[in-house]
Amino acid sequence: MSAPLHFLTFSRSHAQLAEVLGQLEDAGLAPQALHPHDVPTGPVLVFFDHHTALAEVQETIEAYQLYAEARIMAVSVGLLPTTSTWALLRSGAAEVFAWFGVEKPVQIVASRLRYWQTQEQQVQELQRRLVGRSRRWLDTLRQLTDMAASNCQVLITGESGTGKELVAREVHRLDARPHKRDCVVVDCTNLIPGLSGSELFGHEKGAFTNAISTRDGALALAHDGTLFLDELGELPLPLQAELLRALQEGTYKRVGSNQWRQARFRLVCATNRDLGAEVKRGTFRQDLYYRVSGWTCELPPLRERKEDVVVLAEHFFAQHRGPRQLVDQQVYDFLLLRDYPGNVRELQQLVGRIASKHLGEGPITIGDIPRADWPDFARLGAAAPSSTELEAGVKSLLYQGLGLKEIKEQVTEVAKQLAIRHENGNLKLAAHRLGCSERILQMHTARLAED
Ligand SMILES: Nc1ncnc2c1ncn2[C@@H]1O[C@H](COP(=O)(O)OP(=O)(O)OP(=O)(O)O)[C@@H](O)[C@H]1O
Repeated sequence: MSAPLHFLTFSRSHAQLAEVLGQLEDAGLAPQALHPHDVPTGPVLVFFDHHTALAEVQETIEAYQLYAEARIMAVSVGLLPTTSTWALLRSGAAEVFAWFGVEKPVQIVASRLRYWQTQEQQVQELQRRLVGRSRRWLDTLRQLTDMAASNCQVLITGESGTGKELVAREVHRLDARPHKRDCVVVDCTNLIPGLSGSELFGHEKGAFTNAISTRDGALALAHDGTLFLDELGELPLPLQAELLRALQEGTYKRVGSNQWRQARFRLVCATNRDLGAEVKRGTFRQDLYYRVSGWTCELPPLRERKEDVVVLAEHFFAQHRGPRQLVDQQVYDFLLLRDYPGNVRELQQLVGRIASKHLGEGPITIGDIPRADWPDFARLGAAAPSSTELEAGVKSLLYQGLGLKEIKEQVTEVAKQLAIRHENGNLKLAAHRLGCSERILQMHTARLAED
């Protein structure tokens, strides 16, 4: 079942708005009203007109970006200057148009909704292997489905351990080419320049000392399939030139052969290097860079999608110990508070170490965390406020004549603010950290906004 369509309006042009809602209703798409502090759970039409303060609309759209399921269409029921369109797209709107400035606006909405529905089904299926529910991750998976459906060459970038190889394999899996063949993976760090590209292009018998028989290279194996070049930044310069030729002309020669062969494959590349900077330094060919980066997809580091730490950890615990294994909340709290410079791979390895230390029955507890992975208590202790600092703060509240109830309220408010700030405004994570409901923090932020 798809999420219901909602709308929120900033427009006071009541007659136009009624007309728009009437047209949507006639098409069977009657949206339900969303109130400013409601949590968006699916597609939302945000109506505005040329009298609306654009900043207000932008603020709301930006706030909706915290919710993974929210998909926004910003619709003007008046004029729509191009600058406003850009501003709203930058805030995170997926579609921006003027209702009375386009032909068949209802069709625009209907086709977007249909597309999003199909895409969400694909994304849900992808999440079984590419685990994560955060907004950043869902946006990445949505982009992945779009990339896979296009004919573009794809360049996947991101820090080590963010899932580039997994994503590359899914691009191939979702690729709808009829009769597509295999996905062939080449790790460019293993390519030896001295072998003049035999790994990529193949070779004839006797082409070099160890060439005891004729062999196909990766391009031949990937014919009518996908060639995945991992760590593309490591591709030696001479091979960059040969690869470019094969991509431009669609032909290549085996090492030691004069015969041109056809190269027909989809190219997907991954790198954790900044290829733009490599081009400037002269270590990567600019023409090849343009050729391979038809569609660039940047995978977020784990620190920018901390909400996914728990679901990822659950997934890895289940992989190690089966889906029935119980895990103590304190273990997840420990995993959440830690940093992961090695991203998902580091979390996966840590979970593996904890899971394999757990013996026998019962839930996995913090007692199963290997000593080498324990937090640095000395450092944490130094950062914590001393009891005298805390005492001084409470003393000043007492001198102001506040009683226990007010002091508790003040400290609670400070704790909420600090937790929200610490989690970069993510209320879900802040609520988890404080052990309270997200609703409580929503009320807190709404109250602050009103003050
Ligand atoms: N979203 C995810 N869900 C489940 N497993 C994941 C996810 N992301 C990464 N992994 C796992 O983390 C490990 C590292 O992923 P992967 O090899 O795809 O990363 P990478 O970005 O290609 O790393 P590198 O740049 O070091 O080659 C793999 O074991 C992979 O299965």
